[in-house]
Amino acid sequence: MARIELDLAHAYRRDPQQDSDYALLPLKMTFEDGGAYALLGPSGCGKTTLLNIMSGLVTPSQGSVLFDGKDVTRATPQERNIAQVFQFPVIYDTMTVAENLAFPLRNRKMPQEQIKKRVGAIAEMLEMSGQLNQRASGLAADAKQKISLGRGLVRPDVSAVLFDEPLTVIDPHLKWQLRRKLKQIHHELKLTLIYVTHDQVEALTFADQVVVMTRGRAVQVGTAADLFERPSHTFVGHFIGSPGMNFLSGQVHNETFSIGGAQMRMPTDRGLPDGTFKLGVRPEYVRIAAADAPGALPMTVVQVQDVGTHTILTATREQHLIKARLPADSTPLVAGDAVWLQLMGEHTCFYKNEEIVA
Ligand SMILES: Nc1ncnc2c1ncn2[C@@H]1O[C@H](COP(=O)(O)OP(=O)(O)OP(=O)(O)O)[C@@H](O)[C@H]1O
Repeated sequence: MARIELDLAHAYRRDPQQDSDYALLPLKMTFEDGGAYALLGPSGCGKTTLLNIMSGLVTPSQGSVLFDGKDVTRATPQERNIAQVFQFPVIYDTMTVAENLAFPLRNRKMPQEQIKKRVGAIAEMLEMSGQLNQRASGLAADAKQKISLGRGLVRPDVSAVLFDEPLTVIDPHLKWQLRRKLKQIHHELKLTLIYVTHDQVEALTFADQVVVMTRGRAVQVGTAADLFERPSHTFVGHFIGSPGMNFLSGQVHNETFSIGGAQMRMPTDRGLPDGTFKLGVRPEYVRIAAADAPGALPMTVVQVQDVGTHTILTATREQHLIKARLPADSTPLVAGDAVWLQLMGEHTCFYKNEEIVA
């Protein structure tokens, strides 16, 4: 296993002039030995580029990659001793499940007895013990992808195992099981695992640390709780959560936040200077308040959606829109009603130029 340090940028085009010419803007990041990480972000944000730079499939146009302090920027994937699992199964159809799993170990000349033991252990973890002697060609797509996962995990001596959206071909129910399995395997095998996905549930359930990316930038690295409670960038607030964080632009003056002619008393501990800021509050922390409550905003209800486990209330004030996640059947309100929503509290964050400031 290795500690991976990145200090780099990457542009696929020569002579990049502006930020949009870069697939990865300058970033500095460390993946600790034995950690479980996810790279999370929308399509095109640079996740696969970052993964391929770690594996050695892509050489960064600037900067370096260190494994345990050693510069491997120009080393091949084989030299880096990396295992990679792709979106679609990469297996040998003519071999059995056991032969497929054993292949990376045979290549490394592991003694036969140890191969048998390791293949048995991995098959058991992936619940494939009963299929070891079956030919891979006859298996369904998700079983084949499980073999791919197994081939990625089977070698105990790899620097890291990199997964690029590995559950794409797996059906939703099995996906949930496999995610939990991977987490369990991580605890048992103590491998450094780095997992690319655009699915927040997948990232947050699998990883101890999630790297959130947008437009070639890693905007926050944190635990699920960090990303939920204190998004360091408005993108993280929008992207994580369902629905995402509410944001309202307004004026701070004397610890009062003004928006569209209404004023809310701010929490006293924030110490923000006067100026324009964005308030950010998760729908989970918005509550219905009494009229004229100090940290509440008068709004008009647009929609009340009962989604079974909870109710989503949407309200507006001028062009501003707020969503509140309330207990199921907790409100008799309907569209057009006036409502005061409590937006200020200990969980409310403030942003300047999209970055958190308080
Ligand atoms: N081989 C390449 N040549 C030129 N541009 C590329 C190449 N690979 C990726 N890009 C561009 O680099 C940017 C980042 O792509 P990348 O595949 O890393 O993003 P991603 O977050 O993994 O997206 P997806 O989830 O769609 O795979 C995109 O603008 C993409 O078009």
